[in-house]
Amino acid sequence: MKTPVRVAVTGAAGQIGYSLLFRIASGEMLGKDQPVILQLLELPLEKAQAALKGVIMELEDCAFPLLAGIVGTDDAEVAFKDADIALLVGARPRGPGMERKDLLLENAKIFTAQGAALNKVASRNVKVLVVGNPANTNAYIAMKSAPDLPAKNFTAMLRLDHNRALSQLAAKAGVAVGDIENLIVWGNHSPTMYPDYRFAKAGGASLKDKIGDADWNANTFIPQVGKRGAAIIEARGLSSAASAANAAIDHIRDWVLGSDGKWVTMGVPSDGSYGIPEGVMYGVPVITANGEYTRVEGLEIDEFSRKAMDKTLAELEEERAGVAHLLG
Ligand SMILES: NC(=O)C1=CN([C@@H]2O[C@H](COP(=O)(O)OP(=O)(O)OC[C@H]3O[C@@H](n4cnc5c(N)ncnc54)[C@H](O)[C@@H]3O)[C@@H](O)[C@H]2O)C=CC1
Ligand SMILES: O=C([O-])CC(=O)C(=O)O
Repeated sequence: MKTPVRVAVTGAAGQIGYSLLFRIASGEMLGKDQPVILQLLELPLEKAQAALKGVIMELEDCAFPLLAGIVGTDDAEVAFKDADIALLVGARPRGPGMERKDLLLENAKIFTAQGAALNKVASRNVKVLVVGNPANTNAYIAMKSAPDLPAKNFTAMLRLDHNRALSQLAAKAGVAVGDIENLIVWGNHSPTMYPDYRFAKAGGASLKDKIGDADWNANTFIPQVGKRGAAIIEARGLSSAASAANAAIDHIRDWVLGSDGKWVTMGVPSDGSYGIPEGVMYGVPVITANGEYTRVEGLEIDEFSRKAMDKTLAELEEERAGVAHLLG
């Protein structure tokens, strides 16, 4: 029997949490031979703690053989204690009359505190995935608030955007989604993101050559992927939950167990390549192996792509400037 892996999840009683925890406990994220201990954080509110209790009761009722323990708490330092993996899902949602800037500041407080708690008590190798919006900037704040942990351990979720783009591309090109390789989503998890299929292939054949439709790319594909989150809210009356949980599982599974040479998109602190200033939490193509991600380097950036990549960068820099006064 392997040693259990400690997986912390914040916002555990929320809708993504409800789609996520049962799959982690059944071995879909870390493997069918890997025991896990779930360390679940919720707000110190009666309603949130009661909901968390209910979720824990349901986890118990599944009798998952791989579930080696469950901790439910309202204290970040308890939830993150020795955590090997931290999924930061809980965030302040946008309320009536709240501007994007207010949302940013409310969340900055949460992610400053959670970054500091990770810094204090988590495993020194903790792999952090930020899902809660604005995901890239929240991840940046957590990273900056955890100076004793390696910056590369902090990532933001662009995988839902990557998966959305894969599906749209497969439908347009008439190929199987699982056959598509070398897709990228650059930048921020927001409508400014740039899904880039210039290098995408299926069965070795270029999808750009196959589709050959610059108008579809600029006016359908890119905006549809960028606005998919809003389209789901419009249709469901609630934001994406099962697909977001699925993407979180894909992100961590590939990071821990490897992507088998495939490109996947992760929001990671920039190393300065592709003209993205160092430290900016930006979606890039990576290949994962042995628990580490490696950027796909040396891709040609044409004029159209440069513009799209700079636009999403400008938004991230604006978000970063908006919270700079809160970070030391
Ligand atoms: N990066 C991405 O691709 C996606 C991100 N999201 C974001 O994920 C976040 C969660 O979404 P849902 O689960 O649908 O929301 P939800 O509102 O159903 O659940 C969030 C939970 O987090 C808890 N929470 C709030 N602040 C917390 C804190 N400081 N510590 C611990 N728990 C806290 C709340 O009590 C609530 O139970 C939202 O910010 C949403 O916008 C959603 C879809 C995709
Ligand atoms: O748009 C939202 O609020 C939820 C989200 O991030 C997505 O579905 O991509």
